[in-house]
Amino acid sequence: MRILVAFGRAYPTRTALMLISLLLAGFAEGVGLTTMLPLLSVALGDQHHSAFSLKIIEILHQVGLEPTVTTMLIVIVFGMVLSSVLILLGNRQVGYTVAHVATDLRVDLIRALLGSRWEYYLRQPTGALANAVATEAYRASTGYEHAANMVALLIQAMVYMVIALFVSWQAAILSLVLGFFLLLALQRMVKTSRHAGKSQTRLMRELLAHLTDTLGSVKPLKAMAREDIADSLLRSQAAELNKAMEREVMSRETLRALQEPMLAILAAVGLYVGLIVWKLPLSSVMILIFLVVRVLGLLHKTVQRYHRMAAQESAYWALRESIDTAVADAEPSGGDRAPTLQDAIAFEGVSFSYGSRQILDAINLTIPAGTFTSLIGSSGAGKTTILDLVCVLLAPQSGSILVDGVPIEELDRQRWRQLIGYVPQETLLLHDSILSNVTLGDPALTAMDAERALKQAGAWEFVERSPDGMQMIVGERGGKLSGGQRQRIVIARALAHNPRLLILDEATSALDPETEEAISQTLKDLTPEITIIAVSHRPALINVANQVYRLHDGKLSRVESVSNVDMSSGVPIKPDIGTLLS
Ligand SMILES: Nc1ncnc2c1ncn2[C@@H]1O[C@H](COP(=O)(O)OP(=O)(O)OP(=O)(O)O)[C@@H](O)[C@H]1O
Repeated sequence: MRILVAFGRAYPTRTALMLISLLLAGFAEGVGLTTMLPLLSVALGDQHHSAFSLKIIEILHQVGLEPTVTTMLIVIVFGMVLSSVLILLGNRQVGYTVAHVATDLRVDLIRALLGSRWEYYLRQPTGALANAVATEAYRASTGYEHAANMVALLIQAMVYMVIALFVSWQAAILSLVLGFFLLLALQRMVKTSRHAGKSQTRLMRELLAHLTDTLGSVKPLKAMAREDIADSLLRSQAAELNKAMEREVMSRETLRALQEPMLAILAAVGLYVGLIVWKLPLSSVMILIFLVVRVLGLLHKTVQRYHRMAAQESAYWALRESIDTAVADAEPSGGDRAPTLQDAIAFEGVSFSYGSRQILDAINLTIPAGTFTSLIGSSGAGKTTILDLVCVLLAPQSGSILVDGVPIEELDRQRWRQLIGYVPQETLLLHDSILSNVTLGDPALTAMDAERALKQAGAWEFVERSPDGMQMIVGERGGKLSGGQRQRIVIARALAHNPRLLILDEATSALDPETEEAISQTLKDLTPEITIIAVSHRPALINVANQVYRLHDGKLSRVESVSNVDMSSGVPIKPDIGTLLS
């Protein structure tokens, strides 16, 4: 029930509309052919009119119509059409609300994640997020639908109970007592479903997180014939999930199967007690049984909805928790100063640690605007960390980073990042065209921008050779392209929006020396219009640099001459060459 309260608070109007629609549809469903056909008896001259028939005759007289067979048939057809329209409108309202709620949950989660701190985001398994967006949002919204249906059915049951009270107080009391025992007896099944639902939510997250990781590294797995390990793990997770689903299906179907026999037994017992024990006339007993069966039927449906809500509800709470924790770990809002990059980016005594592990120890670094700066250092030294600090993805524990003399945290963060073109170590392409991979769907970027960027990145030659040109689909993760081609497309992506600062993190590692040299030169030619910071172990990007810095043991030092430096570690081969300036 908490789920309905939560949604009711978030969507008061929609929830009220949904409940009204469900009630209207529920009562319209009650107006079946069996309810309408007795009207025909009016036309056929039956003298024993029910109150309902008399009302209809009165209305017909008021509008100047005689209750003939034709008129009554028209009334019956009209009544049926009206009830169908009400059911359609009611169900449409429910469907729209459920779809709307699922979409809102998805958007909320995506927004919360994209707005969270970088370190928080890194801790989230991608598969679990994909699962949350795809299945949990859907399950949560159907949980809401079941909860609303449950309330609507309960209201209907109560309305029939009140009618029963007026027609026969014995029927009302009997319904109440039997209904209470019915709910008590079925409580156990609801518990099973709730547990099974919770297990499903957890297992589905684990399975999808694992599946995403496996699919992301299928090539090495296949190449090393290790896919069977991944396969058996996935199969055992899928089998566990299956068991949880079976448990839920079993209790759901048992509940459904119980309905008819249970109502039949009640009718039989009612008939026996009414006719034999109480010796009531058959007509009174029939009314009594009709009301009791109707109320209990509705109560049973209420339990069925409750049961299904219990199975789905856990998805909502899991999703809510993901959204709330991401919101709690939101990126602190930046300042409001307009960013420029005309002078320099300066690190002044910057220290940074991941937990207790110090990566940068009071480093000083000046990157003059319009220059090409290379960072070298052994693997794990902290080069990417420096780039992340420039992008304000991380914040230093001490020291300051200034952009044109302004502390970086005082800059309007979005606008600062819009000035950056970033090429990460991993070249992840979308399963889409080259054009979309370069523009990332940004409507402000044209095919001309993409072409210019592809030329700057040295990618135009192979794009032009392809029969589909920029419309060529690159395959899953760019699988139809070579590693070097993928890298050039990612460089083009970083250049498409004309950044003021280009950040390259091992951006040319997959290129052959000749292509790398050519691209390094083209990139160098982009200065002084743009500022470039490149992390690299490769000679080409270092040779074109105006300044080279080496990171070692958390300290940063300037390398005066790079000719005798071991490029992989940044360590000078001869101590006298490559004088290090701090
Ligand atoms: N999110 C993180 N949480 C904890 N430790 C991290 C995190 N990211 C990186 N590290 C650690 O910080 C150190 C510096 O990482 P960084 O990625 O900056 O190194 P790098 O010099 O760029 O290495 P490489 O050349 O191999 O890419 C590494 O030892 C790494 O294990």
